[in-house]
Amino acid sequence: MLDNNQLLRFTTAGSVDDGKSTLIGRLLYDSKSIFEDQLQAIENTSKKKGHEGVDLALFTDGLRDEREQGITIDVAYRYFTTPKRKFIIADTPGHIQYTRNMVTGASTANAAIILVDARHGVIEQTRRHSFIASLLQIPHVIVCINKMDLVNFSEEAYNKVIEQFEEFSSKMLVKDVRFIPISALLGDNVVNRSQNMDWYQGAPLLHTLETMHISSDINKVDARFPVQTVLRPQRDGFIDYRGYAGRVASGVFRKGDEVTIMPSGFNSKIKSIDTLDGELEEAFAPMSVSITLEDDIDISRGDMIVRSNNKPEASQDLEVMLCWLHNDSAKPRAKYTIKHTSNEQKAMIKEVVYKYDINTLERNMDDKELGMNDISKVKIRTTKPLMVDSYRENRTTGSIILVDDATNETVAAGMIV
Ligand SMILES: Nc1nc2c(ncn2[C@@H]2O[C@H](COP(=O)(O)OP(=O)(O)OP(=O)(O)O)[C@@H](O)[C@H]2O)c(=O)[nH]1
Repeated sequence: MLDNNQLLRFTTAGSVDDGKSTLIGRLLYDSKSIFEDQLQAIENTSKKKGHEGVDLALFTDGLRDEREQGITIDVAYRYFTTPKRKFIIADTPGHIQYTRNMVTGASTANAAIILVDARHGVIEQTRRHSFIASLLQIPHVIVCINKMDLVNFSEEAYNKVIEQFEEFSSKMLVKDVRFIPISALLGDNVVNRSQNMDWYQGAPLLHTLETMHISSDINKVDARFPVQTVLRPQRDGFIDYRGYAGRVASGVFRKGDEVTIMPSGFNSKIKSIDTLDGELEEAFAPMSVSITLEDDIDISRGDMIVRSNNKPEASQDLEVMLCWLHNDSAKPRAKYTIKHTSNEQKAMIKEVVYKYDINTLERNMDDKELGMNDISKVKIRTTKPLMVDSYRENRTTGSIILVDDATNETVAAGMIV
């Protein structure tokens, strides 16, 4: 069965002028995923600006305005639906804070679209974005070779980009890479099959997104339930109800399952799984539920309910692939708040093991500074144990962020090795 109806999150990456806005506009326009009145407004503005047809970049301009005024959101999300699937696009601006934006926008993405200008081929930004996509273990990468109209729709130009891409991507960990030759401006192979590239046998972009299998990307094995809130009898108006509310991070929980509470290590059984709409027999990621247990155990926010026969590691020493996201560099041995699922502790960066040179993908063992956009392997020590999995096994319980206590700003995001 195709998992068509599932929500697919994807992010777009590319350097400035590769055509990201045009591509998103084309996707929304040709798939008719835009309301009549919005479309009318865009057509009117396009005409006023002297555009022949519609100015596709206007589809993302609303998002950009918001960004320029606020600066608070670095990543804008856009929703659209086709008869086959729902989509969320994390629109990450291509310039300056590329790493930061991509990490923020892509950490929950099922797929990344990496745009390459057919005239220029693979450039530094392509390598950067692909490397970040591989670090974030985005399961599917679609390389869209854009502006094919400017290279006479040449198959040779397309093959050359694939060759360049494969040359460096062989060093990375991306499971599923596909290539699509497109013209975002003219619409070739975006929603509709190109009439100009008979030599391309694959599907257009939208069809590829609509039919991509994503259910196997979810971790269904390791049952993890970080407790967000403890619902107490009396206080919250629940008579005789003591439940633990939160969101299933991964795996499946069933009524009667033997569970362990971490870090305390107490064992119990699931008495019920409740939602506002009633009781459930089972819950899986990313459902928000409240769980009750057969025993009365002292549990607080930040604890984790897991299946007893499959526990995460409780650790105070973490090895983390860290993306630095802030203008201020890391201060040596400075203390930060580490946020991991619903848990928060104090933490210190003990050691910078190495820093990546993103251009060559080589490890620099001597440069220990952590500045904006740097990606480094670090050792972190926390004041109390966190219940962690490796990011490779679990994108939720395997990721952390660091927050500066003084400013309350996020300074880094990391993947547990
Ligand atoms: N000929 C041609 N031009 C294109 C194509 N796609 C985009 N362009 C043009 O390339 C320029 C840059 O496109 P944008 O969509 O603004 O590119 P971008 O810089 O990636 O977008 P943002 O950074 O997201 O604003 C515009 O003038 C587009 O009209 C294409 O397939 N063919």
